[in-house]
Amino acid sequence: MKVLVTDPIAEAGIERIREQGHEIEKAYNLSQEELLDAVVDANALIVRSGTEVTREVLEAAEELVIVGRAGIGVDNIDIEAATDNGVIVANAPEGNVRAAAEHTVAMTFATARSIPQAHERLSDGEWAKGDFLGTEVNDKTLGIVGFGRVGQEVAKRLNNLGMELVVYDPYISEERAEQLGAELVNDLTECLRAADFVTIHTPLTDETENMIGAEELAQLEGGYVINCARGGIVDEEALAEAVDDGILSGAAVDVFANEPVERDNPLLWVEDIIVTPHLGASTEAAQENVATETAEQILAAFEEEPVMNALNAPSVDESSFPKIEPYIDLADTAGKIAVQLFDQRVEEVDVEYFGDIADEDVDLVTASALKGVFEPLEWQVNAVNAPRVAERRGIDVTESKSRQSEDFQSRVTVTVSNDEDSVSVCGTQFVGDDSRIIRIDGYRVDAIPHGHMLVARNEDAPGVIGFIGSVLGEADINIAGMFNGRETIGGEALSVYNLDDPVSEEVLEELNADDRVIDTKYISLNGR
Ligand SMILES: NC(=O)C1=CN([C@@H]2O[C@H](COP(=O)(O)OP(=O)(O)OC[C@H]3O[C@@H](n4cnc5c(N)ncnc54)[C@H](O)[C@@H]3O)[C@@H](O)[C@H]2O)C=CC1
Ligand SMILES: O=C(O)C(=O)COP(=O)(O)O
Repeated sequence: MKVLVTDPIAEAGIERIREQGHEIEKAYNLSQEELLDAVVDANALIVRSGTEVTREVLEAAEELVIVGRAGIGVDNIDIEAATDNGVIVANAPEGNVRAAAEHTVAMTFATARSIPQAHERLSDGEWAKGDFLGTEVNDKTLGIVGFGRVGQEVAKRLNNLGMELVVYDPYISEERAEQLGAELVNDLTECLRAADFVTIHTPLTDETENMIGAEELAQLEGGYVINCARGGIVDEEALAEAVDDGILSGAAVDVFANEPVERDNPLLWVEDIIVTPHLGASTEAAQENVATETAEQILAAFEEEPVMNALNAPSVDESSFPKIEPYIDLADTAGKIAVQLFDQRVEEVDVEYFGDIADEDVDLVTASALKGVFEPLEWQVNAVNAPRVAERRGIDVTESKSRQSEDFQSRVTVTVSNDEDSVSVCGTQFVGDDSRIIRIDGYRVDAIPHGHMLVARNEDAPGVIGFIGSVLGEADINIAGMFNGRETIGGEALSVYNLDDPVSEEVLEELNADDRVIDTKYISLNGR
């Protein structure tokens, strides 16, 4: 597999991928055109914040399985487009949290004590001791906007340094805030009014973009703003103006709406605003952590194992995975068989779980069943985009679970239907990776789902199976295995043949022409 790396990551991650035999191509600072060229044959793409992964890039990347973000923020990746194209997006949400929190603390002190400004004056030979009267953080109130991983780590650190904490985050519980000694408030204005320092730790989303403008900054009168989250959350012009006009005492900014930042960015030209070039995650430990975390996601995707930090694929927790793993492929196969037997317009897909598997998190299994149903119908479907393909095709998807499972420990049934008709295929897993189809509609069967199959509905009469066997034999199609199921003696029977070769239309016609044969369907499980 080829892994394209377009922003520098730690060698530890590169090595982890290489040692599994994959090829790494490093290509930094690419123009959009160069990136479009480079991704064409990439199976994975690793980025940090420096690469814009647009819809165009994702559409050009026909072999792409996963985009790994060696860090937290994914605002530079079009996740919608990735999902549409069946590409997993995974980040590394843990590895740089402490680095980002420490940088925030450093920036808080640096702005409160004007350290960069004092350094610059002294470097110029000026002993400007009298010009810098700083602010202590002790006994001041820190307003935290966004109380996720980084926000909470900042809270712990600055609380220990004597700050009171006020938090604004509409998506966290009061208990969580209380546990960390913070007061949760209901609106941003309340947070800004209460605070002496405000630090931002939300992602950049449609909701947070320009969330803090001139009006909001005015509520913080005399205070300081620290933004180590994302440029674009705080309006840059408004912040520069508020500090320049003395409405705020200072600001510390690590992230910018456009990076690398342009020389004319107003934040660079205000004395009391200090800036760093997006250094929050830039520590040795953090870079090693996120690079290896990302490498693990890439390798899991290549192995078709669950990608634990996937942002757009059904996730599975580590403890459930061994229990559902055999059913991922089985559901896919049952879906493929069902849709090929149905051979009509599908309006509904129902996935039912019986027995022990009903206790597990089965999102990935259901997505896999959908993949199976859609694979014979369209290109480029996988567990990432299968639910979306269903939505786009207007197909209702239902999932049901029951602890009862008759004779089997677990089984999964995939039913495809429309108003008039339906086909159900049920499978189970025996010990030792041995999957079987055990029911097709009402018929009990025992078929190994593999390669080429023929499913025939016929009269339960002497000689029919012999007839089918001889037609296949004449066409030089070898029968590897066969199972016959019937409802009542002399009624209708259903036989399933495992074949070594595909079955042509002519052979099906010859079989169907016999009065005793109700219907035959050739099923290929070899993909398109
Ligand atoms: N400067 C740097 O190098 C780094 C920057 N970051 C940035 O830090 C930010 C936070 O990262 P994490 O804490 O790991 O993310 P997280 O997902 O753990 O936390 C984000 C928090 O923001 C809250 N939130 C979302 N919308 C909100 C809104 N409208 N108002 C208030 N709160 C809102 C969420 O409920 C969540 O609690 C991200 O933007 C990330 O990209 C992260 C690492 C390094
Ligand atoms: O992890 C994040 O969200 C960061 O902002 C770090 O960005 P970077 O990997 O240094 O480009």
